[in-house]
Order: sequence, then structure tokens, then C-alpha cells
Amino acid sequence: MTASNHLFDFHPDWLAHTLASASSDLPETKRQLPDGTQVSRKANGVLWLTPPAGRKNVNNEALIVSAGVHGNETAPIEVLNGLVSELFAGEWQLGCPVLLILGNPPAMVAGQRFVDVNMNRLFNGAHGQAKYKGLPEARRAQFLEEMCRQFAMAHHGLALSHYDLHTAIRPSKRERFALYPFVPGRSVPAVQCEFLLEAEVETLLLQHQESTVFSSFTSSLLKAESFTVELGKVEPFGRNDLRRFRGIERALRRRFCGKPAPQARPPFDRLTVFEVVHEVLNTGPSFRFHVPDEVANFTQYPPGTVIWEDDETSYRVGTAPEAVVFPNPHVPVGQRVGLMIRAKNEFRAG
Ligand SMILES: O=C(O)CCC(=O)N[C@@H](CCC(=O)O)C(=O)O
Ligand SMILES: [Zn+2]
Repeated sequence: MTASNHLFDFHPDWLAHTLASASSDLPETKRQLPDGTQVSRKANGVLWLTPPAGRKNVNNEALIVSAGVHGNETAPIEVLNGLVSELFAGEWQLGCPVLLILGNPPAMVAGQRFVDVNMNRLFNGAHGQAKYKGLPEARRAQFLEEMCRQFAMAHHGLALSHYDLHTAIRPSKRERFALYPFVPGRSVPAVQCEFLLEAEVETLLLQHQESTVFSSFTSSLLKAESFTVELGKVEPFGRNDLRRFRGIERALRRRFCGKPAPQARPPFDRLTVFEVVHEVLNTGPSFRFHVPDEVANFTQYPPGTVIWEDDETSYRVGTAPEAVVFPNPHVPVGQRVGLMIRAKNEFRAG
């Protein structure tokens, strides 16, 4: 009997087990891999991995990697599941502590972005708002915050990074891009830009304000270097072309193994950096969004274009062209309808 089928109650892998247990409250279960790596299944879809004492942590780091915070964004879930299967099969050994999270198992089973409420608007304490009281997604966000807090405390001497992996609803003129949460006074470390390039992510958006997304919580509260990483387009389980996700898979495997970073190589040796200049919010019944439904991420608009208006105000593109990301007017009042971004600079590796 292998460690994996024991831990996953005889399901073939972590993902199958997580889907089958989506509506259960599982107790913590611990196992040890043959090389001494400790595996703790903290709850459904949450694995806390610790290498054996004495193994050198070459990059002096601890990693949180999440996927499935939106249940229909399946490719990164399949990537993480594949890496867990490799580790459990002994194909490589763990080089640093890792917390792996499949965010919203009931939404994964339903094949939906969320069940009751978008979980990626519930972090940084937003889960405590009265309107979310009693909702399973609010409880899960609170639990995930607590898991991350405990993991950060347990490894407080190590550099903490968090990669929250997603796929986008719309097609994109830039296939893969990352968002860097806003924390006053900080800038993106070169080593993180190099990691994004290693993962074949060539575009970075700098957020302009703190928010209630998962990566903003781990950045602001846990001082992690965190990113939301958009890796392609939403597809159902089994319909992803996983060859398009090899970059992130390779780069994460390398970090999990604790190997040093490789030299950046063309074409993945420069990162285009954008800054968010305006967040479009649904302002209420008179809100009108002038970006059509089929527009791709990174579609550019010339100066002066009216992007949205309501009966009181409007937003026009400023003096330089701006592009739209995540256009989606079908959100509750007060929530994000899209981001307007402007090119800032380029990061060149090496
Ligand atoms: O394609 C879309 O419209 C949404 C894709 C997605 O889920 N993106 C994240 C971004 C989080 C961030 O701003 O860091 C989200 O909307 O939650
Ligand atoms: Zn998402």
C-alpha cells in the first residue's frame, strides 16, 4: 500500500479524494513518506508538507501554493495534483516546507467559479462581514487564512512566497500574467520576476491598492511575496491542454525540490510591467460599462475613451492609452468589473 492511497482513502490521487470529500469535514490525517517527509492533510484540499529534519533548505524558503479558489479554473488544480502524485511516487524529494491548497472543493465539484459568493473577495478579514455570515465560502476563507497564518508562524525564519494560481474567463492578448498585490512602500524583488519568467509568465500587473483577494491577505498580513498568477483560460476538468502549463509546472517542481534558479533564457528573459490605474466597480442600477462582453484581456483603448458611466460620474482613459483586464459587468454592486492598466516598464533578467 502506498502512502498516497492511504492518505487519500484509496482514491487514486489528491484531486480525486478532494472532489469525493467536497462536502465532508475531514479530521487532520498525518503520514510519512519513505524518505521521512511529513505529510499532513489538514482538511479537505489542504496539504502541509515538511521535509525531514536535517535536509538542507537550499533557497531558505517556505512556499504556499493555491489553486481552485475559483472552482472552474481547473488547469492549475490539475498541475498541483500532478506534482503531489510525483512527490508521493518518490520521483523527487521535497526541499522546503510547502502548504498546498485547493481552495473551493464544492465549487470544483459544481464546475463553477463559486457556489454562493466569490471566495476571492473574502480574504483580509472580509469573510467576517455580516452579509457573508454562515456561508460555507466565508468559513473556508477564514480557515485558509488561519492555515496560512499557522504555516507562516511555523516557518517564520524562512522567506515566504505565495502563488495563487488561476485561469481567466476571457481570452487574453497576453496568455499568462501575474498580479502583485499592493503593499505600501515595497517593490517586486528581481528573484520573483525571474521566477515568473521561469514559469513562462511574461507580464506583471502592479496593483494600486490593498484588496480582499487571497494574495493580498498573505502579502499584507503575513509579509509574503505573493502573486495571483493567471495561466491561461478557464476550461472544465480534463479539457485543459496541460502542455501550455509546463512552465509553471517545471518552475514549481524546481522550487519544491529546493534547487537553485536556472539562468533566464530567451524568449522568457523580459517581463513587461503594467500598473493598475483604475479599478472599475459596479456602482449600482445606473452603472453602464462600455466594454463589450467578448473583449479580450489587454485590449487597449485610446485616450479619452469612456469606459464606464453612471448617472453621476464616468471614467475616461487618461492622456496615455490604457488596457482593460478582467472585464466582467456581471458582478454584485460594489465588486470589481475590471481593471484599467497602463504600461510602466520592462524587467530584463540577468
Ligand atoms: O478572468 C477573470 O475575469 C477573473 C480571473 C480571476 O479569477 N482573477 C482573480 C484576480 C485576483 C487579483 O486581482 O489578484 C480574481 O478575480 O479573483
Ligand atoms: Zn480566478
